[in-house]
Amino acid sequence: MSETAKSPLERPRTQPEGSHHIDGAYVADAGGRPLPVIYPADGSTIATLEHAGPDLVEQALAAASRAQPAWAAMTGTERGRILRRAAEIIRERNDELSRLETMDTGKPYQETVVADATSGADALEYFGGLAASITGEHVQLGDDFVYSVRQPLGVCVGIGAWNYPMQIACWKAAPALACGNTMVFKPSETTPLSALKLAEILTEAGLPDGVFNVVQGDGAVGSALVGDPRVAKVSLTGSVPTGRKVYAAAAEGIRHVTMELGGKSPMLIFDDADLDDAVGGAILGNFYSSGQICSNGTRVFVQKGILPAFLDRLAERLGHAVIGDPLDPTTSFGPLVSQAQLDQVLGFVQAGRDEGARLVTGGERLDREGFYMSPAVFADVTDEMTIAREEIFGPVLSVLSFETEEEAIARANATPYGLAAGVFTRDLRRGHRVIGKLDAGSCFINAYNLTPVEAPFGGVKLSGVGRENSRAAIEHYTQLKSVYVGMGPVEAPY
Ligand SMILES: NC(=O)c1ccc[n+]([C@@H]2O[C@H](COP(=O)([O-])OP(=O)(O)OC[C@H]3O[C@@H](n4cnc5c(N)ncnc54)[C@H](O)[C@@H]3O)[C@@H](O)[C@H]2O)c1
Ligand SMILES: C[N+](C)(C)CCCC=O
Repeated sequence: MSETAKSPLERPRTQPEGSHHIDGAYVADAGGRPLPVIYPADGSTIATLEHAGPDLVEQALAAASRAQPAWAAMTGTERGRILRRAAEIIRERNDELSRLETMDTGKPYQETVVADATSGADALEYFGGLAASITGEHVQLGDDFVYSVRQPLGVCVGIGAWNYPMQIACWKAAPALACGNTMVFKPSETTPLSALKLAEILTEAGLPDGVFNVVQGDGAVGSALVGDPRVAKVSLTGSVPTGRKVYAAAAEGIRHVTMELGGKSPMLIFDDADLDDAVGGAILGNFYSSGQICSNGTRVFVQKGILPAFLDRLAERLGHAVIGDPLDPTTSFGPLVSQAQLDQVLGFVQAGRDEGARLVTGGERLDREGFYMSPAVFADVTDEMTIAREEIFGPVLSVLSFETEEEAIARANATPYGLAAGVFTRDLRRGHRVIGKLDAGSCFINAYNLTPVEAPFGGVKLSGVGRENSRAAIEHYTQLKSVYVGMGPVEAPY
């Protein structure tokens, strides 16, 4: 692994005009508990916001409730035009937004410039394009007929995780707004900055006040939003423990939910796989964003015949990772998001060692400021080890070996999670056969972690409920009203 030397990009302004964005404007909450924002590359405080108090939560929910009927009454074409304009503005400002995302998350600019704001823009463009064609259907029943109307749900709450703040905000806001809902979005308290930019940009694009609001704060603020009777739907991206709480709270009010939760996804590499493709997939599925990706294929099952070559090539290619200042465009591996996350991941590395896995490379705390560790690869991992069972959410790849297809499928499915799965093989018949038997929502054959807006994204089992992206998301932000129209006399028995 090498360190970078190039001078970093200019730092963007990180202190927002106000902590929250409600009814089309930045708002401060002078009495709110301070919420410092830390730059993971050096531990410095780059902004200080406040957690929303009850008055602010009320202000945001009232704004979203007030704005919803008029927003839903606009045509889909009108709503879509605003979302598409917002997508254009995001693309125009991608460089600045990417630098901000890098400072908020610590992810290398090399990644954020292609995968964060641009992915958000894709969602706004895609759902903006769909907005005009969200329709019900007509069924003729003799002279009578039934028609259905696809209606918005009302006020939606979006709650985000810290790894893809802008992407998560857009993946929730775009379909919700396209369908005529309004939203109160609460970003993760760890990475609160870019959702505010999204609100600012949507307002600039012509979004009516109150349609998209951002309030900051921790789980207590999220909980206040989820429990409010005005809320029709909650979409959470977060961990399974949080998902359990939010799902239960939403159930009190029989609210709609989308749950995008954690995973421990398998990647199956067969002897006949293209070695470099498989190694590339394992790198993308374990070390991109310093391993902090929900869908990562962290259990890498490698067939015995290719195992030695796979480990050698993986270690060799990891040696080319450029660890350094994430604002340096040549950096390809940045810090973890926080000291707490770093401590947690290093704890898993220790557990791997203690339980007898072989550390092939990495796994060390780096001697520099910021929350850095080297990407870790464990070999000789067995199914019962902690590192093979629990979501680590950091740069730790576990290699498990296997002999037969049946064995690999059974072991891959032996997990309560089911977010993603990948297969690497040159035999496409095997690729489809195996992927068909894996219990996962988002699957890949000879690729990994590619999640275009056109593809449904989401998990099965503990990894979640519902889907984001694609046409499927429309179903999760609308409800059907059916209307039976009688065209003849009404016949009653008495
Ligand atoms: N499936 C996906 O699409 C996806 C994407 C990204 C991250 N994730 C998952 O997210 C996790 C990492 O993110 P995290 O550490 O921010 O997760 P987290 O569960 O700690 O927090 C997620 C969000 O929930 C909020 N929250 C916490 N308690 C709450 C409560 N009681 N009521 C309402 N809101 C509450 C937090 O403030 C935060 O905004 C990982 O498990 C990862 O797999 C899933
Ligand atoms: C688009 N990615 C990189 C697969 C991220 C999806 C969201 C999960 O963390």
